[in-house]
Amino acid sequence: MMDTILTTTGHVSPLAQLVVFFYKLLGTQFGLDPSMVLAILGFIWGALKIGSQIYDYSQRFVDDYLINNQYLMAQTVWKTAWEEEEELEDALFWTDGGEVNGGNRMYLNFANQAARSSPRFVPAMGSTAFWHKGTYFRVHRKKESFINTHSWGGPMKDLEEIKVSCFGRSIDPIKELLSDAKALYYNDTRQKTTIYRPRVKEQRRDHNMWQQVARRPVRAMSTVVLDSSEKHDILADVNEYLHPWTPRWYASRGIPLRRGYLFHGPPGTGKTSFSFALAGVFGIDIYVISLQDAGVNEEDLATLFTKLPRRCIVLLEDIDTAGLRRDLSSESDDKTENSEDKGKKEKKEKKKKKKHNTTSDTSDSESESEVEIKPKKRGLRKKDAAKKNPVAVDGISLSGLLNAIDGVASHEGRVLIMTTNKPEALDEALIRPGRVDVQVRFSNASSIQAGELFHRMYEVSRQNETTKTTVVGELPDKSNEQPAAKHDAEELEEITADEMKEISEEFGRRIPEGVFSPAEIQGFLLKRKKSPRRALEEISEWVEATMRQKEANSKVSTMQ
Ligand SMILES: Nc1ncnc2c1ncn2[C@@H]1O[C@H](COP(=O)(O)OP(=O)(O)OP(=O)(O)O)[C@@H](O)[C@H]1O
Repeated sequence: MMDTILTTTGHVSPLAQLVVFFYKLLGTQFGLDPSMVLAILGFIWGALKIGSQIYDYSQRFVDDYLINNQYLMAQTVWKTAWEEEEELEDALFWTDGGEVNGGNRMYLNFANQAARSSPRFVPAMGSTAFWHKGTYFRVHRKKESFINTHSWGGPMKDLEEIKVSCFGRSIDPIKELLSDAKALYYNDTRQKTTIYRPRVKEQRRDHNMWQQVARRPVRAMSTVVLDSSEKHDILADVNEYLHPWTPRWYASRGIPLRRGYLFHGPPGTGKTSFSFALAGVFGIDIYVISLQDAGVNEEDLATLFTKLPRRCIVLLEDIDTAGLRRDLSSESDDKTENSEDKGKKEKKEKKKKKKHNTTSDTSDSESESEVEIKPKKRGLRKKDAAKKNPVAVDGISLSGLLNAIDGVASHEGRVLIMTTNKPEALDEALIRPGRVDVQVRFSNASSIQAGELFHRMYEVSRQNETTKTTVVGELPDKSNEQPAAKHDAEELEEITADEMKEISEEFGRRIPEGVFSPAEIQGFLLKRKKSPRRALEEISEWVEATMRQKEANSKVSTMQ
């Protein structure tokens, strides 16, 4: 039958003739059954196909289950001071700084710090897989960029998609995974305050107006020296405002849910520190805006306020230095303009109108001359205003700021804190109740507060030193320490808690009331941060020298 088919087709095509030739050759020359040969060839082809599939499958199995081939990106990260502390504590590198006279001082060297710190691994784009609590998960990360059709937020916007999948029909393992991830994240951030600032224009994408700039350990409220009843009043006020019942209370009375605070007082008295401590107490993040930031215009400011979370602190720093005033420059220009000037201006305008009429009779001369004059006028005013108030012209005007603060879109529920050194210079519209509900005055340190600052500076170190030596059977190894540092540590060890209290009070008594800011006192103490006795010995001389310097209005300190 096969022979018949081949002979018939062989007449039709030359290729078939060739097949017929080989077919006959196999039978006549080698004595093989050609059908058998074909069957064997077919079997080999099939076996090879199955073999390659088994190979592919086993390869995939080995890749997925036996070899860790997850795609990770390794980044050399610049760590914050606090992250670094944990990692580098045991791996510090010291140098003598090439000292000529062979001094025995050693100094830290961070030249290879980046190379020595371990890289941070993050999942790369694409697929990654991992086990969590006995379940195998696959994560697929995808990021796409689109052209932004909104007027704000930069030309492009990113959309990142993360797909999490696991075996089975229940979504419970995924829910559990997400809740575990959330818990882990919040555990990490619980003791930290996250600080945000406006993102630079070029990096703003989509709704991303704020950029996380730092995450610092919470500043304990006890570290801010302030009258304790005042401190508690503010805490109680903020607490009530942030309470979940408060929105209903405000809404039922038709009052917008906002609370504004004005912290005013001399530089270095704790306005910013207290704001951060507040954020720490309530576990909320802090959003800092400087009105002097050239990258933030009025429109941005309004948008920034709409992009705040439900509960947060907005810190508007040094509002006086932003030079915010009502835009009175144009009005006052007009008011102060004397009649002589007015006369000159009118004459000029008439001349211009005449000139214009001669060149174009058909045009509406009045309106055209207005068009011609007005921009010039604006230009002049802008120039004048810029001289008086450089920020208000190109930056943010008072009305712009007020709109942002109480615009409809401005997020309700935020705590607004404005700080200033010159409350008198502020426009009353900015600090009227409803915008500023509580004013807090921060002053230079009293004697008692100076004593508290001293105590806080040394007591923690003293306790640390004493604990080190009282650990049973463990003597602190100070062989690596600098001789000076060893001496300082010994001094702190020797002082008892009672003695520290006494020294602190004595220190306070030597500081005149309300003359020095806490920042100034802190500066003095920091230069003697391990030797409280020396600080006490030298304080009177420092007070005298610094007061002389203040009287002379000099910026150069004779004693630090
Ligand atoms: N009342 C205070 N209690 C404890 N530390 C303070 C106090 N005031 C200032 N300091 C210290 O002084 C430094 C400057 O303080 P801070 O920035 O809070 O002052 P400020 O009033 O906001 O100053 P400015 O008006 O210049 O912005 C900080 O390191 C802070 O620890």
